[in-house]
Amino acid sequence: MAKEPAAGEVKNLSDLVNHLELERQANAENADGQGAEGGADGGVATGDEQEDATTPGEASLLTKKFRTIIRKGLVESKQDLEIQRKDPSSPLYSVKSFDALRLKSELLRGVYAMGFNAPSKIQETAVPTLLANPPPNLIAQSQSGTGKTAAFVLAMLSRVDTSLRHPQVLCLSPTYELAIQTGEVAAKMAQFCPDIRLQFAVRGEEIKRGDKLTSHIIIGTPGKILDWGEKFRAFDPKKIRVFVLDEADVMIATQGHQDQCIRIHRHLTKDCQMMFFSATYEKEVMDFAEYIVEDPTIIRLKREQESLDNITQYYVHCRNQDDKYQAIQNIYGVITVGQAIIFCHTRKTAAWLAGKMSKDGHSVAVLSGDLTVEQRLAVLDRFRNGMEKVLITTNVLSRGIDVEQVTIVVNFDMPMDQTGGADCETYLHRIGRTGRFGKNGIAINLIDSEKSLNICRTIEGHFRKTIHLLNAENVDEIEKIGA
Ligand SMILES: Nc1ncnc2c1ncn2[C@@H]1O[C@H](COP(=O)(O)OP(=O)(O)OP(=O)(O)O)[C@@H](O)[C@H]1O
Repeated sequence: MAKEPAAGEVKNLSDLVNHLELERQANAENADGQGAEGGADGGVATGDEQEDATTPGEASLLTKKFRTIIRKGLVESKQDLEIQRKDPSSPLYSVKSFDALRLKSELLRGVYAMGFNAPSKIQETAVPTLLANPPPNLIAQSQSGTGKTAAFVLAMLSRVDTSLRHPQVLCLSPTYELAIQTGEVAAKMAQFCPDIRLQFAVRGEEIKRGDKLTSHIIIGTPGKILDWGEKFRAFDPKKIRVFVLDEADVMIATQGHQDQCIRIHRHLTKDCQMMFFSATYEKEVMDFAEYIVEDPTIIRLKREQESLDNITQYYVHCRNQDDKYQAIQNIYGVITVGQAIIFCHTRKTAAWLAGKMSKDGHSVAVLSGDLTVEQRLAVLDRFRNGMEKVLITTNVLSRGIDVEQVTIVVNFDMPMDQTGGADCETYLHRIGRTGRFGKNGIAINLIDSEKSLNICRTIEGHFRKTIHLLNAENVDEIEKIGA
């Protein structure tokens, strides 16, 4: 793994906000008109270099209006802003096709070549916002599987000026796999833009001291990007025009990532465009994001519970672990399962389950934290290509990973937080591995104790979505879920 910087003495987000506020005040006293702290020399990219990819016309008008609405929402209530695509009074109402997003023609070709016909809500709202000038900062939230990756990738690619031969975009992902997945999406979208150059900054990618990167976009994990920027000085952070945080909530809430992201952020100039994307934001995390992102536009599409609309959730009463296994067997015996992901609490359970399922003739892969990142990627690739039908994993996989054909997610063990209570956010991310992009999905929770039943009930209450009881010994009942 990439090295983590010294974490410092900051313990939590509120401490950190206070800490940064003090720093900011100190800097304001010292630095007169120098921009953000942290860098010795100015070197701020000027607006002269602005590429021509953006669309001042419709997009910026739209955005202005849109931003005003958001501001109002924030000032008046500080509550979530819901954007209703169906609401004719919404300034976003008229944007219906990718053509209307006024992307460069090469990018448009890339989008269509990927089989995308129409943008999703997050795409049609975020892309025009991100392409406006001057580039606004954005904090965006939209449910799992709704196409956030394409939204920020399109914006990243649009912002690149290929006449310049240095990194202009940093895209940070929490894990190796996600960085690779994002890079793959970017490469596909940019397939008709041969001049745009992408580079991964992940484990396994090595550079030498003195190397200067010439790629336009760097996609990687925070530790590696920080290393390349701070230690190797392989790129000039002052020339970065776009900074993307994917899975922004985990980046902010996880201590190691948070420290690294903040350190990278500090080296950037004030006019670097910030793009934060996530499916979920706890309030504290959102407060923090709003704090570090100057003057952000905030898009929140739908509330969490609605993201479960196309996923039918069940729970099955089981007596013990063997009984849970039997429930899975029964389900497989009755309905045709495309591909499934099964989440276990520990590696040990994952290995046990994999052994049993393999013995019973299932093609099973296991993805857990003890594999090297390369091995994990290989497992995922095989699963994506349909070589295995069942992927058994722990929480390592709950976020972001996109396998279109997953029809069932099974919680062999319910997601728990550190105190043993329900981890609703992880639940949402886990079951969001199915039901991607409007497809239907099924989530099955195997319950073998009072404690796991309580977790299930808490999750049901939290999302206000019924989790139906399923009798896994009743063939008729099982048949119905497959319908
Ligand atoms: N406009 C579109 N038309 C059709 N399919 C799309 C479109 N946009 C994205 N997709 C597909 O939808 C799936 C989900 O997209 P993506 O992984 O970007 O979702 P996400 O919002 O980032 O999810 P998560 O929060 O889980 O990371 C992908 O398979 C992607 O190829």
